[in-house]
Amino acid sequence: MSQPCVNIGMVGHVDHGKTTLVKALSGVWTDTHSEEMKRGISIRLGYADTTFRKCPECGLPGGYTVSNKCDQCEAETEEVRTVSFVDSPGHETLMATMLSGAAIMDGAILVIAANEECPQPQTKEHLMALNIIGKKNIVIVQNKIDLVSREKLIEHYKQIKEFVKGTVAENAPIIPISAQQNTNIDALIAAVEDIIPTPVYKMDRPSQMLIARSFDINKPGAPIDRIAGGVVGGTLTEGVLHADDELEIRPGRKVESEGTTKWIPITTLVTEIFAGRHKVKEATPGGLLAVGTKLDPTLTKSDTLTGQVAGKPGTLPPTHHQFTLELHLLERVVGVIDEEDIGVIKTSEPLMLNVGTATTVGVVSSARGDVAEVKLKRPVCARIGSTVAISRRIGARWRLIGMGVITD
Ligand SMILES: Nc1nc2c(ncn2[C@@H]2O[C@H](COP(=O)(O)OP(=O)(O)OP(=O)(O)O)[C@@H](O)[C@H]2O)c(=O)[nH]1
Repeated sequence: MSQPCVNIGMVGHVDHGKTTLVKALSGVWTDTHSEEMKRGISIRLGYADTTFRKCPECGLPGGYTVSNKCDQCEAETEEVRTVSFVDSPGHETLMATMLSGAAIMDGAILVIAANEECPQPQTKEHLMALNIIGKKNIVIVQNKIDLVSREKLIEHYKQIKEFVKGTVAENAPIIPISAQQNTNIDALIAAVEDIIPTPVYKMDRPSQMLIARSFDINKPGAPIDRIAGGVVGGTLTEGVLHADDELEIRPGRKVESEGTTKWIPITTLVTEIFAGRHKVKEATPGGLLAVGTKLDPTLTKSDTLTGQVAGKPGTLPPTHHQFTLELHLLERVVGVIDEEDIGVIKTSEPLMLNVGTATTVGVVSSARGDVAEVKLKRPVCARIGSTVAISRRIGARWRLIGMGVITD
């Protein structure tokens, strides 16, 4: 398997079949944590890689597959490209996790179950999240077609068309599939090849990686099991990372001393890099990496470093303890039955903010029209001009209410 070159998100309402579809495409069942297995839902982000292949003999889309032999004529297939999947949880309480995953998606497959009315609340909320953070390359799948009649399927297709009108997915292809029965997976791969290209990366810049997971060693769910120090997992957004590079991680480590809290950047050495299930000497952007470091594993265990940024020392974006946001709010709350008006952001209001893979809570210190200043409970490392997804606490849940751009 080559190094993955693109991250494809699986998004959509709970139980609509995202993890089953990742399994159909990659052979990997990403729900491996005991709590996920017990409850039957995804809780964390899941990752899996696969290589899309094509039959040199058969016409498209029939020629696309993930196996070495063509499903139709049994000819040897040729490699097209290796991709990484980022499997989001669909449960309404896990939007922060979905948003953190969305930051590293180059495009997404919106999974909609054909045996339920469309849209379901998180079908809407996940599409809105992609809309807000500017992810435009979307393929829609109408899953579980084995459970509905042809007439119902056509009716459901019309519901999807109506729902996506005016959104970023208005012209997205809609592919009917059964992830469980492996039906029409070739047509889905053809659509992904058409709609989600490999991005053009800036390889000549210093390396920069968004951390989406971190582990100590040999834990269930870790993508690898042979690395000696702490492991960070995520995606390189630019530059090239080498197996013996120095690495800086920001904001870094929280240190309390004499009643004050400081965040100190961490520096370490890269010891090993795994990409596409292989150990590699250097990694380029796109796809998901697991990076072994010389860090004490207690610093990386249980996703402690998720949301931080790693890269060449001295080149990372600034750490913000507060920032000014130019606001772009939605009109109404999505993802709930009663879609109340959002109105304005008020001083002293707490907000959940997703910046890259980081999730933090901030309190609004001043708000005037389309501008808000926010003090963060936990700092974030981000460039001026970065996009921030903004959620407000409504009832017991954080609900997406819009986006902001960091201006200061
Ligand atoms: N009949 C049928 N069942 C399916 C299909 N795809 C998924 N399922 C079933 O739907 C249920 C939920 O599937 P998952 O893949 O866990 O759904 P999910 O969207 O990943 O769920 P969350 O990650 O928790 O949001 C499981 O029982 C699957 O076996 C399909 O194409 N046909």
